[in-house]
Amino acid sequence: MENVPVLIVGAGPAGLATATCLTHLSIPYVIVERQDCNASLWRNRAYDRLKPHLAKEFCELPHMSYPAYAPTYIPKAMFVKYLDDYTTRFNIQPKYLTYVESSTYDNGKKCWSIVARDMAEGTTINFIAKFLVVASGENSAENIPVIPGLDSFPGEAIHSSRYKSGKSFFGKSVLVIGSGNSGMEIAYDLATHGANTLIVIRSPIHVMTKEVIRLGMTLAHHLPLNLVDSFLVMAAKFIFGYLSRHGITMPKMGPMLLKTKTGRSAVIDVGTVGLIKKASSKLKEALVRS
Ligand SMILES: NC(=O)C1=CN([C@@H]2O[C@H](COP(=O)(O)OP(=O)(O)OC[C@H]3O[C@@H](n4cnc5c(N)ncnc54)[C@H](OP(=O)(O)O)[C@@H]3O)[C@@H](O)[C@H]2O)C=CC1
Ligand SMILES: O=C(O)C(=O)Cc1c[nH]c2ccccc12
Repeated sequence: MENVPVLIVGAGPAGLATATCLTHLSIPYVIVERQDCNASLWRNRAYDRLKPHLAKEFCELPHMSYPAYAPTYIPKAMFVKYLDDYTTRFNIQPKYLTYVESSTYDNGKKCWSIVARDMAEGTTINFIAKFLVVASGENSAENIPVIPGLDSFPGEAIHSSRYKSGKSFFGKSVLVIGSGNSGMEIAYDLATHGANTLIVIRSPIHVMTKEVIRLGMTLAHHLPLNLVDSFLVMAAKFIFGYLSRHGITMPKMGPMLLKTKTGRSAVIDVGTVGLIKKASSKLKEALVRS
C-alpha cells in the first residue's frame, strides 16, 4: 500500500504539467503511466505531418517556455523533445507500464483507493491518495463507429491513431469518416500523396485558419467571446467564401463559445478546403455539361 497526497494518471502533457505545478507547491505526488514512455499519443499514435495547430504561446506547459528561436507552430518532433526536456528538467519520474484498473472514493475517510497493475512485474499496487488527477487523455481511446459489413470489408480499415502518412496509399481509393481536425488533415495528406480521397462531413463545422484562431485566442483575453466569435466567423467567410455551396455548413454557435461550452473544435484548415472546393466545382461543371 502506497500513501500519497496526489496520484496523477497519465504522463502526457496534462499529467506532466500537473506534476510540475505540484513540485512548485512542494506537494508530493506519484505519476503513473500505462505505456513505457511519456507523451505516448504524440510519440506513437500521431501521423507524421502533425503539428499542434495552436501557436507556441498557447501550447507551452507551465514554468517552461519554448526557446525564442522555436518556430511559432511547433513540429511534432520538437514538441515531443520539449516534453522530454520538461520531464527531465522538473525531475518527473513516471511509474511506467502501470495501468490503473479501478479507483473508488471513500466518503468517510475522504480519500481515493486506487488499484493499479504493474505490467512488467505482473503485480498489483494499491494506492491511497487524497487527490486523484485523471490525465489519461481526452482522445486516448479509439472510436470506430459500428458499420454493418465492416467485418467482411475486403479492404484495409484503420483508425486515425494508426495512420502515419499517405505514402502507402498512392493510387488507392480511401474514404475518410469524420471531419474533425484529424479527418480533415488526413484527407489532405492522402489526396496530396495521390490517393483518390473522399471525406464524410456529417455535421456543421467551423473552418478557420491557424492565424485567425491565434488572433481569436489573443482577443479572447480582452473581449467577450461572442464578440470574438463574430469576428472569427466574418474572417472565415472572407477567407473561405460561402462553404455551404460545397456541402460544408457552419454551426449556429461561434467557434470560441462552441469550444468552451461543448469542447468541439473548429477545423483549422491545412489545405483540405481548397481541394474540396476544387473537386466540388469540377463536379458541378460536369453535371452542367451532362
Ligand atoms: N494539429 C492539431 O492540433 C490537431 C488537433 N486535433 C484535436 O484533437 C481532438 C480530436 O480530434 P479528432 O480526432 O478529429 O476527433 P473529433 O472528435 O474532433 O472529430 C470526430 C469526427 O468524426 C465524426 N464522426 C464520428 N462518428 C461518425 C460517423 N459514424 N459517421 C460520420 N462521421 C462521424 C464526427 O462527427 P460529428 O461532429 O457529427 O459527431 C466528427 O466530425 C480535437 O480537439 C482536435 O481539434 C486533432 C488533429 C490535429
Ligand atoms: O482544439 C484543438 O485542438 C484545435 O485544434 C483548435 C482550437 C484550440 N482552441 C480553440 C478555440 C477555438 C477554436 C478552435 C480552437
